[in-house]
Amino acid sequence: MINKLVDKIVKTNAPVVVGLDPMMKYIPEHVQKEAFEQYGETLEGAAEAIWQYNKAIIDNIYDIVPAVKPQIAMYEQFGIEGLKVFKKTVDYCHEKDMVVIGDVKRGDIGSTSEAYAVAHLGKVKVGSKLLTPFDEDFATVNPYLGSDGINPFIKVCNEEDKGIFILVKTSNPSSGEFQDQLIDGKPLYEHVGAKVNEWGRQCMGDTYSNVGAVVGATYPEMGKVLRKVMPKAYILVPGYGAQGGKAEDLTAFFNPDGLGAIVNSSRGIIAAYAKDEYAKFGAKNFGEASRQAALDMIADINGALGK
Ligand SMILES: O=c1ccn([C@@H]2O[C@H](COP(=O)(O)O)[C@@H](O)[C@H]2O)c(=O)[nH]1
Repeated sequence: MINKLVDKIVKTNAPVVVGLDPMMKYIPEHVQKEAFEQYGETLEGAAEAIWQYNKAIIDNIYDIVPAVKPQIAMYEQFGIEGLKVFKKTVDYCHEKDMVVIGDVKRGDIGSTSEAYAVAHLGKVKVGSKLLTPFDEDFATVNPYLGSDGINPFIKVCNEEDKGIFILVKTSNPSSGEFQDQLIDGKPLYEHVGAKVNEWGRQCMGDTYSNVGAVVGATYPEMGKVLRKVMPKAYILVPGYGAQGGKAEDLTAFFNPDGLGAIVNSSRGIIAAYAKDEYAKFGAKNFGEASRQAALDMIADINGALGK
């Protein structure tokens, strides 16, 4: 799957992923009103509002952006109805030929990780049949449980040509509480980076590995070190925009081939219509505002990369 992701990034000239994190407060009033008229102020109503919101954004970006990253927590909070929309969103993005990175941050003891890997990337056996549950192309994985938690994902990635992004250095302010702790003179995130490099060898695509890493845009110096520690890992870089990450800080996340990283923005794109910069679109045209914000982000990052 990393081959498809790289191919799409090259074709669109956009090392960018749009995060589909549909918080209710960002869903325009008119979308919520229509959904509530149909289903009432219910979990079904919320799910319908999320679906209409996502669909309009996807319709406006699918031709300029290679990938989306739905954040499962934003769907899960609405229970089963939310998860149904998560799945509907994954399927719709596939119809539009987009790569889907499920931001699910799973990982557990081996047997449980196996079930998570099957749920998000694989096929589940039901009687004599093999059925496809959520069907993302990549999933984010938490490495805290070590190889037991990662190996089942690698197995499914190899069977199904899928991929994972392992949390190495996260973008949040307190990520250093554990991740920066020194062990044998090196921060924990460097040890995890070295393991990503090792795990990645078992799951190679043509140039890059199907085992990638998550490194926050908010820690560019660490990104520079980690780029060298895991040369074959694609780096998923959250933290651009709403969390303060800037394009000029991101160049060190890329390899000399101009590839190797894909930068995420969620709120900055999907809630663009609410920003002064894009106010001219108005809430009714929130999808068009998202498209413009995505185009601006692509230009910003390519500008910093000198492309
Ligand atoms: O280190 C990490 C890992 C994941 N995330 C996720 O990315 C998006 C960021 O949203 P923005 O609105 O662009 O800030 C969100 O889904 C996070 O859960 C992260 O931010 N940092």
